[in-house]
Amino acid sequence: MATERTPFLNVRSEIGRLKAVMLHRPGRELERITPQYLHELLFDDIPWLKKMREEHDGFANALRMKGCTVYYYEEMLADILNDEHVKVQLVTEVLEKCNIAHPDLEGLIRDFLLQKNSQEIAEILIAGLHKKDFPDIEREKRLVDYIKEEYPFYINPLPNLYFTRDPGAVIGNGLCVNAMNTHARDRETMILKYIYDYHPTFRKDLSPLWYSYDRKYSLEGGDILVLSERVIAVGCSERTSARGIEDLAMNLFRGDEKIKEVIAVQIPFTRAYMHLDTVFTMVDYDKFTIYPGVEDKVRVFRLTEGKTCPKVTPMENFQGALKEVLGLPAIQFIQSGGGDEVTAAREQWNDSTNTLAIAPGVVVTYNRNEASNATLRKHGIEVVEIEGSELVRGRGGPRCMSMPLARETI
Ligand SMILES: NC(=[NH2+])NCCC[C@H](N)C(=O)O
Repeated sequence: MATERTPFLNVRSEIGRLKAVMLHRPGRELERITPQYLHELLFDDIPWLKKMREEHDGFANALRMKGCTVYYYEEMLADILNDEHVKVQLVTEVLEKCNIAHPDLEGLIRDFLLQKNSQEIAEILIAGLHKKDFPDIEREKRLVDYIKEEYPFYINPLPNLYFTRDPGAVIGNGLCVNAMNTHARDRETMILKYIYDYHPTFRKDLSPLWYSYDRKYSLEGGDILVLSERVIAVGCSERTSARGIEDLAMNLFRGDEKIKEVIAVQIPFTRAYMHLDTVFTMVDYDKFTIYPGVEDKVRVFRLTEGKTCPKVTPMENFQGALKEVLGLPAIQFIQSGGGDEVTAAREQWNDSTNTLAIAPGVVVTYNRNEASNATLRKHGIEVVEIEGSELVRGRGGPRCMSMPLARETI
């Protein structure tokens, strides 16, 4: 039987009909956030898991109704853990990064985990291992056993994993496994790299790796926008470093014959707009939605192939730059918030500009952002609304919650 030579991963735009996506259904990791660790875990509030899951299922169903296949991170992780070699290697690498103080404990936890089945291990690698969930196995007392340490976990939970956008990004037929800016999200990318390496769906043999999580310079998926088959935009932000953008650009220029330009978009470095997609997303061939408070603060640079590093050219303004790189006579910026400053700021905080395009001119958004949704519709965009009262507490919208694996080429 001949093996199929078509790569599964294929994203050549932001708006081509979405065929396959990776999501993570919120799990017990969300119930491990306490007020004390909110900041460190990149949350602003304590979410209610039951409701969050209902909302997330609503999101997944909305995508399925539009013909998109949904893959779940946790299921793919459990699949690869069925291989004994992968299981040992991944569990070992996770524990090495956990800084467990007692010298015998790392080995004991490793044995404890390896006895479990793949689903159970997958759950612990995502939800974390609370100290009280580990049996008190007889071991020699060391100083650390006498010291009362507050931190409650041996393996920290990954509450941000439902924002699957950030740890990885498919560009063309390849995958970027990102280098996260915060320690709280590191393991999300490590696991994604294992899924890429070992899950047959990813067809690693046909899909190059553009970036890897062990690189020094941070790069996060919320900053990466695939504008067309020849141009991508990357936000230079609180989370994504200038050097990360340059390194990615060089890898793309060398490895993908279609990508010719990377547009670096510098946005203000602040929590309210941690990634480019929190203030700006593409909704149609020539339409973008943007948070009005940010437009004049953006700076744009064009990166093209150079000998050892990309050639950098400053560009005049954001709209003009997009028009030029997309080769369009005009483009439209749809201002979120319906023209009112206060509403725009409130809705931006709740991810009004974080739309997920599922086809040209069709986007998924939270229903709570009424003014921004109405404005999109006024501009001819079809808006598919989902509930997001609990999902929004992690500071992300439909785009953040999805990692497109395959889109129809437009
Ligand atoms: N693509 C995005 N805008 N993702 C939002 C991620 C939110 C998450 N709490 C974080 O701070 O990392």
